[in-house]
Amino acid sequence: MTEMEMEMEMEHPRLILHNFLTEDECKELEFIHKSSSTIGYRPNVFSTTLSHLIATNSSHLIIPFLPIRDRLKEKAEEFFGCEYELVTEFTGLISWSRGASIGWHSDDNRPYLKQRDFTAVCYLNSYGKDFEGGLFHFQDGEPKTIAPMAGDVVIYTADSRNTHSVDEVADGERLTLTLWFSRDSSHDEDAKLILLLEENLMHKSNNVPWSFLPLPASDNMYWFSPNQASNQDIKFDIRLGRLHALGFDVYYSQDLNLTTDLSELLMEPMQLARRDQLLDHKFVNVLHSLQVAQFYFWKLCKSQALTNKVQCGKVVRLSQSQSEKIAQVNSVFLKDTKLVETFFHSADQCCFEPATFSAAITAWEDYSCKLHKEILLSLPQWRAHQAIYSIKFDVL
Ligand SMILES: O=C(O)CCC(=O)C(=O)O
Ligand SMILES: [Fe+2]
Repeated sequence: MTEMEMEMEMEHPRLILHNFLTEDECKELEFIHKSSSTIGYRPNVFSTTLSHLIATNSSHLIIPFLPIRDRLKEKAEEFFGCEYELVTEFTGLISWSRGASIGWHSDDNRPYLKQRDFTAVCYLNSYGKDFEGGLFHFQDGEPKTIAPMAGDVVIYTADSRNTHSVDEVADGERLTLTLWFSRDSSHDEDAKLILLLEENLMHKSNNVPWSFLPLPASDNMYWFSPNQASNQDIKFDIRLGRLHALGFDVYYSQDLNLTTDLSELLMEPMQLARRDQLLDHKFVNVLHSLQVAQFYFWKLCKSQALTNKVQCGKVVRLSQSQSEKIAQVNSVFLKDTKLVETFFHSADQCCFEPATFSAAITAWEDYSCKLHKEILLSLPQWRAHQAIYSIKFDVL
């Protein structure tokens, strides 16, 4: 490195790593986001935080984040020559849909954000393939522009040496795993997460079956109002929106005319329908069906391996009155399906197969159960780490 390059690096301390995450890691985090995200903190942005996963009875979905978080923290400590261990202030999946952007800023630019020392942004999907627009720019120094590519990571100081912006997303959904690290141990997100985890996991007996079934958050966290919609009254539920993008409708067997508050429906058991067919499986709520549907398109839709092991999933033809009920639910929760499709692009749906889908229900249970055991086992380690950590810092 020339002296000049060294100086540049000091002025704008930043690190770009290509293929830091594997394709599998990116796809797993994408599955979690597309089945668990809520309305984000900025217009046309969706987010999945670790505390939200715990609050919706999906704490097991934290497991895939943990090794990645450790690897990123280690990279940041090493690159920036940190003398003491950093803490993670925030970990979350963030997606930007059409219309989302951010102007020049540094990530510590508010009095309540001063604890942020370093930022790590991992790109989970790719510019030009999964979305258009959304290029990242540094105001000064090199590189000037970064075109997000799945697996790449950019790590930089959160101060004004790394002022940056992101162009407006023109199409598709741009997905990142974003973390902030702090030198100040009082801002460790783990301390909060442990308390939440203990509340959610320890008060539940380990023997409770189905303890990984999702529990939806409040409706307003899923009720999306597109920023640039011509009609501001058009809102849609992102859970039904994402199911729609995968080719599914939602069917409730109860008499909808007797249900006064339709929003309560989304907490109720339901079934999925596809075109003129009703799938026989009963899900505990719409979030459960979304997790299974996303799991199917993540893992199984292209594999035939499991189909012979299970009974065929049953489907029946929708009756006239069942189709009408589906239309009624859509008119409340989706409204303008064309608008929904501009935010959530359709997945490759040509491979849908009812038998494989019913295998996905079992495979989803196995996956969730395995992660649930892992999160229970990991809790003592988290606690031990916190304990050592607080002693170390009290001594200093
Ligand atoms: O997603 C990115 O590339 C950066 C996002 C950003 O600047 C932020 O969240 O502060
Ligand atoms: Fe930023």
